[in-house]
Amino acid sequence: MPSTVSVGLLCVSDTAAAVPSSDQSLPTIRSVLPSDAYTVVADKVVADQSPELVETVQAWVRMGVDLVLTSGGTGMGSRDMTPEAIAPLIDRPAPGLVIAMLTSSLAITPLAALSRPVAGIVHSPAGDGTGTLIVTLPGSPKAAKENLESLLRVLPHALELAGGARSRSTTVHQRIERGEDGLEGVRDAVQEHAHAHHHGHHHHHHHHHDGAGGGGHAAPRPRTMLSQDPSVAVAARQRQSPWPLISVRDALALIFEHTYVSPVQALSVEPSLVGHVLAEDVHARGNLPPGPSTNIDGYALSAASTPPGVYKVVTTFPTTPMPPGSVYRINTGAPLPPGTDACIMVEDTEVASRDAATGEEETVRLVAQVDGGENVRGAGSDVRTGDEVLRRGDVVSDVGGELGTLAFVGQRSVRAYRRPVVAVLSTGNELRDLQDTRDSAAAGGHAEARFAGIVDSNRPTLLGVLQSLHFETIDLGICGDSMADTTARLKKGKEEADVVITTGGTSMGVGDLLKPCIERELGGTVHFGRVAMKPGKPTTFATLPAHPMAPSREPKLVFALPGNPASALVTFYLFVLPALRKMEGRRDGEWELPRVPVTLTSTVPLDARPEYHRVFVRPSLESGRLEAYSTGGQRSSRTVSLAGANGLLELPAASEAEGRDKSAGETVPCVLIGEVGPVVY
Ligand SMILES: Nc1nc2c(c(=O)[nH]1)N[C@H]1C(S)=C(S)[C@@H](COP(=O)(O)OP(=O)(O)OC[C@H]3O[C@@H](n4cnc5c(N)ncnc54)[C@H](O)[C@@H]3O)O[C@H]1N2
Ligand code: MOO
Ligand SMILES: [Mg+2]
Repeated sequence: MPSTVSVGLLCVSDTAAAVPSSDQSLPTIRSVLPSDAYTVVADKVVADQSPELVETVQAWVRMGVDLVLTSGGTGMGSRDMTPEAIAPLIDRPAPGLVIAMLTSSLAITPLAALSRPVAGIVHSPAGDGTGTLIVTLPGSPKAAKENLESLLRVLPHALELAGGARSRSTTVHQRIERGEDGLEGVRDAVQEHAHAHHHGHHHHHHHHHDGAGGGGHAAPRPRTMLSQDPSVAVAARQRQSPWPLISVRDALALIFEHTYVSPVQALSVEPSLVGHVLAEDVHARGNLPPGPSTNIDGYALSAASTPPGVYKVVTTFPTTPMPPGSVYRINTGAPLPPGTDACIMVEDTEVASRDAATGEEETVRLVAQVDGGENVRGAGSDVRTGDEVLRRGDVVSDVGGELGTLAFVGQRSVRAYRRPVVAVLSTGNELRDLQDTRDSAAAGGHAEARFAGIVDSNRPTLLGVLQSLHFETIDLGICGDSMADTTARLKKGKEEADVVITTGGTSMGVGDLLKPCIERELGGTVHFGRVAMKPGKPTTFATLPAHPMAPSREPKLVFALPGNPASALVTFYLFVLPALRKMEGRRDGEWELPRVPVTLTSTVPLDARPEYHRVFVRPSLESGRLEAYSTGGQRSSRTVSLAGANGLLELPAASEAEGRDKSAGETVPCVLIGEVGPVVY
């Protein structure tokens, strides 16, 4: 079969979306495309400004369609937004094609000047160097035909140079020819894809809210560009980040929107249950104690018929009511024998006579009167049948009370949320594993040979914190600033973990590859790429679509944290841990770490960005408050600013209203990241 160009046709029109048979533009375009050279493999009608527009184009790009032609939505009407939707997807604009179309149309009508077409190449997310050419045609069948005819003279060359036509059209066509994925199949795949990505796949292009402000609604401002294509020369790269700076609140709202709760499973009640969150309420299945029992060591008796005096001691548990004149020797926790209703403590008795043979007590003298019910735990007095002892959403804590309670009520297994698995990757050519540096140091030699590079502190730090929080971890190691290596490690993380944390490579540097890797190589969706905070500005949150064959269709979460060690750990506590706490089944409202008011013991400066200032917090009995002690210099590279820290002051940005600093004695909110320190008297 001769290789032809695979084409996706997308009609953008409110009218055609309502009444598909009314569309004349797609049939016209089909009739203009020479069928020996072009094969339409997918077509679709969407409404103006529908999120499906971008989703469909992206799905076709991913499938390897060579040419996407849209019709409609390019005029100056208020609903005409096709160029705005398509332009951000384009990696390499082709203004020449736009000029060619406009020039030919202008020769026919001056009204062509009101059309606003865009054209260009979108790189394949597969990163194989191929691309899809996209051209937006006008909606009028006549104008679309004229434009397309003028394009057809140069399209074959354009497609060849785009690098996609030959290699990729064969794969699409081969699939069709082999009957594995005929035309219908392609359409279904596209629809399914568009559906699966309804949440979030660049739908931020369609939101035109302001990202600032603190409300619960997460609506980042639209991006103006895609993340940097790292194959482009440094000198030609974007010099401004395309990512809107969003607030910490908006960032958290986006994280929670895309974080799902782990599945529930039955787990046996044993020490390894610690850390799990219960997925069911737990009720006592019987009375505890089941019958009356005592909470002392001494003698069980019938209070009314046992005044002070001498009594025979019974030591084997009687199955029938005890004869008058006798008491039963009993120990703490044991059930009362029939016919008894109280217990006397051993301290209130004396030995009266001993057995001649054994020397053991035969009779005892009671020196006090006990009341009925004294020293008795009534049946069900600890818990009654049906009492709720634990609730869904309770954590089986490492304090101990919950595991103990489960065992106490005899619950051998319980339904709990699966704990998320977290993978950690460090990125950067300069990084060395701490343990590897020893050998080179021992080898001696001049300073450079001994050790060149930065010790990777982020990975051991994060793995240690995660393990202390009972998460299963996967160590993805250190990878250099190479797209292939970064992609391979992230793929491994995606396969083996629920959440992948990377550090480094999130900002504007030559080797900062994380955002383009996620978007362009892994087909992921970056939900935000910058946050207005210090440290942590380039913090990035993304989701990777689940593999179609994966047992769970939930996307995997990626937190690409900044490389600076203080930034990485602070953003872990502010963003990653709340997501993990949602996943692990905690209740809404308990996802973020607690914020408490603390009193400053020294004046702290305010930054241009809202800042998370590391402090040590301890309670003062004298003032009755929590006092905060700064850990000193707060530069993001200064890892020791976190040594000993158990809190993050949440400081506002410096402004006329807030001033330039917060003074000693002022009270500010503080996120507690560790145990509160010892009390000061
Ligand atoms: N032109 C601009 N430059 C920078 C900006 C900016 O907005 N425009 N943002 C700065 C901010 S804020 C931060 S934070 C950092 C974020 O950097 P990256 O996430 O790209 O991280 P790297 O460049 O890879 O590394 C930064 C720094 O951290 C060290 N590092 C990295 N990983 C580790 C590790 N695992 N253990 C210890 N130290 C690590 C690395 O060696 C660098 O020194 O960007 C600013 N730049
Ligand atoms: O925001 Mo960066 O994290 O200041 O160092
Ligand atoms: Mg960097």
